[in-house]
Amino acid sequence: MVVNVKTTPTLETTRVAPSQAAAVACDAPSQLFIGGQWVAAKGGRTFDVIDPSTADAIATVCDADIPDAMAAVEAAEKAAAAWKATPPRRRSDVLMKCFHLLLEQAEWLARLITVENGKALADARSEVAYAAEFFRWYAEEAVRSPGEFGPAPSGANQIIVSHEPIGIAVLVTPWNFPAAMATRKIAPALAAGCTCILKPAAETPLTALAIGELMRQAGVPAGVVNIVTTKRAGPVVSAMLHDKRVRKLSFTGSTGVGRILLREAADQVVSCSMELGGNAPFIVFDDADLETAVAGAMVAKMRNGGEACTAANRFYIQKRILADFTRRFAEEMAALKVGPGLAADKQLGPLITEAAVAKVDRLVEDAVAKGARLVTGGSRLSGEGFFYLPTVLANVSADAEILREEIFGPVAPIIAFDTEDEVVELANDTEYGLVSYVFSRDLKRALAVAGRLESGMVGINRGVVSDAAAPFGGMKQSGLGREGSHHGMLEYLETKYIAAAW
Ligand SMILES: NC(=O)C1=CN([C@@H]2O[C@H](COP(=O)(O)OP(=O)(O)OC[C@H]3O[C@@H](n4cnc5c(N)ncnc54)[C@H](OP(=O)(O)O)[C@@H]3O)[C@@H](O)[C@H]2O)C=CC1
Ligand SMILES: O=C(O)CCCC(=O)O
Repeated sequence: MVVNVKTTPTLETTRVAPSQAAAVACDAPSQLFIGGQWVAAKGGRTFDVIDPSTADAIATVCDADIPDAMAAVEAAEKAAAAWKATPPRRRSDVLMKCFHLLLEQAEWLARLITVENGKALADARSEVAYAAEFFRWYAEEAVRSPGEFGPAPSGANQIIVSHEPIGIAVLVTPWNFPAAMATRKIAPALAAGCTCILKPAAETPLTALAIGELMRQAGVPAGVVNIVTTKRAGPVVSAMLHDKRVRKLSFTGSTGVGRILLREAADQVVSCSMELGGNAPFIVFDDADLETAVAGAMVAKMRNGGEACTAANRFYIQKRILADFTRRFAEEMAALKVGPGLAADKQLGPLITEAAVAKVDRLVEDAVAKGARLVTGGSRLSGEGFFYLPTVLANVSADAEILREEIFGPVAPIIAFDTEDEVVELANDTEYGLVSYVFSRDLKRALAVAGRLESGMVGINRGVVSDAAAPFGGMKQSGLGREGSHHGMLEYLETKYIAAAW
């Protein structure tokens, strides 16, 4: 039933010159950004940034410890009153300037993302456009803080509801979208009138620092945005969350670390927004347009090389179209050009680390050991860098770990199904609930299924849902709160109710 597509590793040994990656990286700042100044870590320590396509060190950045984090909180506190009092229109203008500056520097930023994250340049360019969009959206949102006014039912008073900035926000971001995850948090925080401290992932600090510099050039006042790079995420973030001046945590990353941070935040009852892991089902009914479904599958799986919490993790295909879908999808996967992200013709770069490759490999081996059939791919590439071949697995058995764990790599497990009830039950059988994808020409059915899926987002006949104008977030253990759209700004606002009589 399933057609085997011959797999030939497509990595060409021509690596991008190491000096080329280092040259891109050396234009980025490398110090901590605190109180509007670039400063060294108080302890004088630094750490290396690695190019995942070669495993070479391409830059060195400052390694902050708790005293540096406290200095950042101090700077955010000093700037807080003035930023809160800054008219929304002015805040909006500054954010719009950030949008334009990001776009002016788009090509350099994209290359910087590629050299420290590894993703193909086309993915990096899309990320920069996506990242910039958060500045534009929240520049427009900054001037639309909502309020309410009306009589209490008793007639004794008026009910006035307004919003005010929640306070200093600590923003912890992952390496997979080093620009977009930073701007998706910084932009609404600033639009709401909050000051913040960004703690980017240790794998990808350069992009965050570069965005800090662009924000400085755009006129963001000193202390409104602070950036602390560190190899000691645990103690550094914990110290900030135990400082009474910090009132907000926004985190994107694994569910495991999310749980730790929820516990840390509990001590000072810090408000938490959590964007955690996913295990997205990708459902194709047999009335779907096959071309649309395969194109959707390529995007849902391979956007960002599969390193996205939104990545399709389980492909449920209705039996009548199983063979066709698998063949066409596997052919497209096998045709992807794998290699260093900076190389112009490459569509799939390396994974982020050796550990990530080992995890993907373990999941594939476990699935095959439990009876899955390798349709294409199924191995890492020998040689330098953290490359894994685009992989399709058919007949994946229900007990395979790959159906339970977030893959975070270019691997697509396929499972057949018969009925709508069966596939809804399978799709919901996970502790995650971030996003689901449904393909069918019958919109009534697709909407009904979307309503039954336990996920915060559903793509219908579409393999990507991410949009600065839409509320991004999950149900169950995929997270708390929403980012993007006007919902995202509410995460940085306190609601104040005044009972007023006169
Ligand atoms: N939902 C999502 O978007 C993401 C999900 N993941 C999932 O997580 C897996 C592992 O990736 P990984 O990079 O380890 O993700 P993590 O959740 O460990 O990292 C995300 C961020 O949290 C920071 N962090 C890690 N531990 C702590 C801590 N104890 N206290 C405070 N901050 C902390 C990291 O800093 P540092 O880099 O210094 O460790 C990074 O800035 C992936 O394979 C994927 O499945 C990963 C990234 C994003
Ligand atoms: O994968 C993630 O870390 C979340 C961001 C993905 C997106 O916004 O599309």
